[in-house]
Amino acid sequence: MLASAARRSCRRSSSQIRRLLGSSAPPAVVPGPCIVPKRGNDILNDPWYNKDTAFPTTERDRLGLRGLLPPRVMSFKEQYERFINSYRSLENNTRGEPESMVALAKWRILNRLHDRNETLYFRVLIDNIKDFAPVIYTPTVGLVCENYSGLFRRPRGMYFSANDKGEMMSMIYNWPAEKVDMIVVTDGSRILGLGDLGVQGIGIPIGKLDLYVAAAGINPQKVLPVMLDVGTNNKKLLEDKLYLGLRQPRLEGEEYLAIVDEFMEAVRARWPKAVVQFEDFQMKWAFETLERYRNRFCTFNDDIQGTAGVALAGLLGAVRAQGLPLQDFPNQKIVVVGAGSAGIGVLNMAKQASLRMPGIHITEGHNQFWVLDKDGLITKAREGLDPAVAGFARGSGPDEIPDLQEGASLVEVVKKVKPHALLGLSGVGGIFNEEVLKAMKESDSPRPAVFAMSNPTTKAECTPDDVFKHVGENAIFASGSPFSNVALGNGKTGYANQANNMYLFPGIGLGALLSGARIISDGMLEAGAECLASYITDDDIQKGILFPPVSSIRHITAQVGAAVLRAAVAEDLAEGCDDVGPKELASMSELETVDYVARKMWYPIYSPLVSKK
Ligand SMILES: NC(=O)c1ccc[n+]([C@@H]2O[C@H](COP(=O)([O-])OP(=O)(O)OC[C@H]3O[C@@H](n4cnc5c(N)ncnc54)[C@H](O)[C@@H]3O)[C@@H](O)[C@H]2O)c1
Ligand SMILES: O=C(O)C[C@H](O)C(=O)O
Ligand SMILES: [Mg+2]
Repeated sequence: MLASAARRSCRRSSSQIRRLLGSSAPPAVVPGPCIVPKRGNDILNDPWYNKDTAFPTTERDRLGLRGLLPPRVMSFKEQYERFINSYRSLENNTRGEPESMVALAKWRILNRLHDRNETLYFRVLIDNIKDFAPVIYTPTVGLVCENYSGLFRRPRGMYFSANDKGEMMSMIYNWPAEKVDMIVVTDGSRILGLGDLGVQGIGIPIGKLDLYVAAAGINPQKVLPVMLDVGTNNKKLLEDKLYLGLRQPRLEGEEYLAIVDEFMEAVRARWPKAVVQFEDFQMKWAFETLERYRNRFCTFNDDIQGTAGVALAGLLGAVRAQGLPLQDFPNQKIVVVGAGSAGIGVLNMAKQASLRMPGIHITEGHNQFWVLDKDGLITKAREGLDPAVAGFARGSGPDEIPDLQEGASLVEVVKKVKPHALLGLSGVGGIFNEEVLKAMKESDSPRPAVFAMSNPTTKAECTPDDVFKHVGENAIFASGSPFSNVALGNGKTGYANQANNMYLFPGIGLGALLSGARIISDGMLEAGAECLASYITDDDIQKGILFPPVSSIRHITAQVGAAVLRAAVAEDLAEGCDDVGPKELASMSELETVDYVARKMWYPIYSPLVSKK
């Protein structure tokens, strides 16, 4: 399936879906009424229902709002323009100020709107996703997490701490929404490449769920960001007077797992069909929890599984850019720097892709990868070799070509291997230095690929400017956090692709949710990755464009979601969602599935409010 079938399924319906999802044109539906279980000020203080000055006079009468707002009724369009104008003046007024100060000011203005009026917030987010994703997601979300305790004004999401042991089953009923579809949970132990940020890591689930709403059209009333606070080993935070989390070292072993188990059971008790995404757990717990829950809950680990699909899509794009058929993938030499949750996830999925490549027979022992961690090249001679990486460890000694010793440095590996692709998931900013990149110039590929996937921007292994300067104009570049394209002269552009799991996780979650799948299988994840890999046209690939623009994220998410849903149906895992059962899902054509997924997406429009009180 890897090659043409997925390509067909993802591109065929593009124009129809674009019509459905085009950001400027809201769907031509009249929103149904929304029953509000409150009145008066309680409505104005609830961002789910609040319309600020846009409440029409009839609603002001019905809901007890008369006199609580200035008399002028503004239209949604006027409110929208007012917000965008104030955002743009903030941009103008802060020109030349320190980057982090400006980034936080932008985050604050968006966050205030999020706290006040979700409909308007998500509409501006959807329409301006390219500009706003870097504010609510990487890189600014990293800065927000680092400063979270000081920035804290209002809570968002739920916090389950080690002190709540035995209480979670009842605590979960404190959440005000009747139904939750999508949960993103972290324990804050590996926030982007910034390490253990304890309770402050809650910013990550919040940012990921903002993307679930904007990209996958999950109703914001049905998302839940969760922090599992089991302590922190970050000394600086433990000593910080403002720190808002538990001031104790992280729980370990069975004590730790008991907390996660209890949380998962509490979720199952209240929302048995919710999808749970694990995010930014340190490696040992990322793998352990994935194995522990993946066959019992509808869950996935985004850093291991979402990232793998995005990296694979990029690597397959790099094969196409060389004018080669995908069947050449097993011959590509790939150096992976970072053997953590993300690196190992990528290695496993890329190896499976090689083994499944149609028309090619390779054996389990095939190894096209060179993997480095903080101690250099990983070989079979490594003491205490981690079983997760053992299958990718190189031999050492005369049989190994090229001859590279245990712990060999990155530059030595690149010089000797001359890889087609160099992939960074190390969390170490600037590690692809001038010497490494100049060595990449001697790559055996006519289009050497350099993926600096670590986040946030400060942790990127290199910049696109460095790559096009030192590797050459024929290089292909992708990074986890956004960079600007590079003007190469003569009107040519060096494309700075964003290889971030945001191109997959919203579609994985959405497809799993709408299929009503019991679990998220490898087949469902592969279908999503193949859909992404096949999305870009050959013309774009030749230019060095590997991923769609962020502005089309809702479009690509509908396609990925449909591919995931169809895989769930094919594997007999789908149990259906709401009033659409598994038989009906199975009867849908590819195009009908994409249409169905697109139509299920929530879109921010003010609904007429009717009071229940
Ligand atoms: N672009 C994306 O979509 C995406 C997705 C997931 C993770 N990431 C990023 O990838 C990075 C790693 O994430 P992770 O979950 O794998 O972390 P991790 O802590 O599990 O793994 C980090 C790995 O990097 C290795 N490393 C550290 N210093 C090194 C050095 N000097 N040279 C070579 N290797 C070194 C470590 O030994 C370890 O194997 C983070 O910055 C994260 O933000 C990006
Ligand atoms: O959060 C991101 O931007 C991507 C990824 O999940 C990461 O941990 O870096
Ligand atoms: Mg992550």
